[in-house]
Amino acid sequence: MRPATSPAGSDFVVVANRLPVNKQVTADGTVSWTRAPGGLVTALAPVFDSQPGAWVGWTGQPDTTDDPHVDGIDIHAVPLSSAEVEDYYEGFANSTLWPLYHDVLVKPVYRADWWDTYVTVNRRFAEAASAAAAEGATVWVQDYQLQLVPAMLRELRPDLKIGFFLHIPWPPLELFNQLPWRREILDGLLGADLIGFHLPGGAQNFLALTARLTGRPVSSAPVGVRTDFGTVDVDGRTVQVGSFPISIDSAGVAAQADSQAVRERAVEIRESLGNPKTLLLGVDRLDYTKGIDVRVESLERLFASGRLDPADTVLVQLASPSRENVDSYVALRDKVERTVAHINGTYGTVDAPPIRYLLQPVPRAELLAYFVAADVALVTPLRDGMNLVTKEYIACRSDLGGALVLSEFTGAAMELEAAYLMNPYDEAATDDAVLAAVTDDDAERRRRMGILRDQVMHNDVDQWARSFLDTLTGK
Ligand SMILES: O=P(O)(O)OC[C@H]1O[C@H](O[C@H]2O[C@H](CO)[C@@H](O)[C@H](O)[C@H]2O)[C@H](O)[C@@H](O)[C@@H]1O
Ligand SMILES: Cc1cn([C@@H]2O[C@H](COP(=O)(O)OP(=O)(O)O)[C@@H](O)[C@H]2O)c(=O)[nH]c1=O
Repeated sequence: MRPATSPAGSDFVVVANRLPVNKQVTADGTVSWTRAPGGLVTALAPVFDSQPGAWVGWTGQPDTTDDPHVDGIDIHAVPLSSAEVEDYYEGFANSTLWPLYHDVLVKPVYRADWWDTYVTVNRRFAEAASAAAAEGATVWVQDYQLQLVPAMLRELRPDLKIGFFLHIPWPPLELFNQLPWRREILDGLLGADLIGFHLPGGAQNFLALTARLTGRPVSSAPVGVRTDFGTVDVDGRTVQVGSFPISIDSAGVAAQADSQAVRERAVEIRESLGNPKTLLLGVDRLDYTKGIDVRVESLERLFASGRLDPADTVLVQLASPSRENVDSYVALRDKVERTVAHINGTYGTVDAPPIRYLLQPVPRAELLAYFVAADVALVTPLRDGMNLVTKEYIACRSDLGGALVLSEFTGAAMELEAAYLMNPYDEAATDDAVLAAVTDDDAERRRRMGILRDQVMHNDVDQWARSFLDTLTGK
């Protein structure tokens, strides 16, 4: 039933844990809001430009009743208390689901009180989405924080077209089965008309699990990329299941990277680092899935064995603080910082440490300058749904300079086979891949970057959003 307070509503509604807004407060206390330039907003900008659109999400601040307004998007803030942030976001989302879906890299914590809050918060998001949506609207629910929303929303509003996209890996049966609320999660997702994953493997895992745990009729043919969708029959309703690898605003990133300001800043960055022969770069949220430890430990082995010279090699590791109240993130920070200090202490000099480590979010333009400056990007996750940093690095290299070391355990590796692919669990193979990326001749590095660039420039985020929404709406 539609809530009595519902306005006419929007024809297109995005539901995500976070709102795409930044808050600014001036010295006199005046508050203003701007659109945050994240990947999803960029992807959906054309959709929002062509029809009224709403976005349902949390401001990122607990215990506020902030009501943000930005141009072009009807913002619906979902308030969360500090206790809910602890149990729903830091607890069930990031201490249960995140590690479970990322190969149990740390032990997931299963707590019934966290689950109860996850249910409560998902219901609040579903009610807010229901209130925001016009009759027959298309609603697109995002990610693992909101897996119960599709079924809750269908119950409230059977008139809606509901899509769900998972941005992180979908786990194999053996791992998903650990979850005490596995059946509830599947039933929540099956409220959608279309469930999207980055990779065909994720979609297929989901179909196999659904058949096994729900006994519902499920298609058996292989799922393709943006084609050959799987199906689940849910009491006569067909749920489609597909693979839609996300990407970036490739042309926009490339144009910004080619600007004079970014090029000049890239030169400045290299100069400020003493113009090293080789500049290696890592850019990540400080997350145990990202394999920051994998790359710094590899560097240490390469220095120790003399295969790389610390006197003419610099690694810049830009690490954005993330989920800082979650124990496993505190432990990772400790580990990374000890290793960096050890390597700098052992292989550096007082004025030239080989690793420059920054624990701060870096603004976009500055990030692109680092991408332009770097000889090699090290993307070494133990597990990652896609990894957009990879695609941004490639889009920035219109000069066909640079080289990409890429973990096979990222979603991006499926599309970017011309990278220096490596298994982050194999120390020798990791070291060899890093060394090859540094020492291969220019012709080989350019050949690889040319192939990578073709892929990224031809498969952008607009294609991702369009293909998902066209499939959902049957266009
Ligand atoms: O909101 P946070 O807790 O600060 O975390 C940031 C986002 O991290 C995750 O990103 C994933 O989505 C990317 C785009 O599809 C993908 O490239 C990457 O591999 C994933 O890790 C998370 O899924 C988002 O919900 C978070 O907002
Ligand atoms: C460290 C850092 C990153 N960014 C931007 O954030 C995203 C990260 O996306 P990705 O898919 O690689 O991984 P997660 O979603 O974090 O799991 C990418 O667009 C980066 O450019 C940033 O703007 N500033 C930073 O400091």
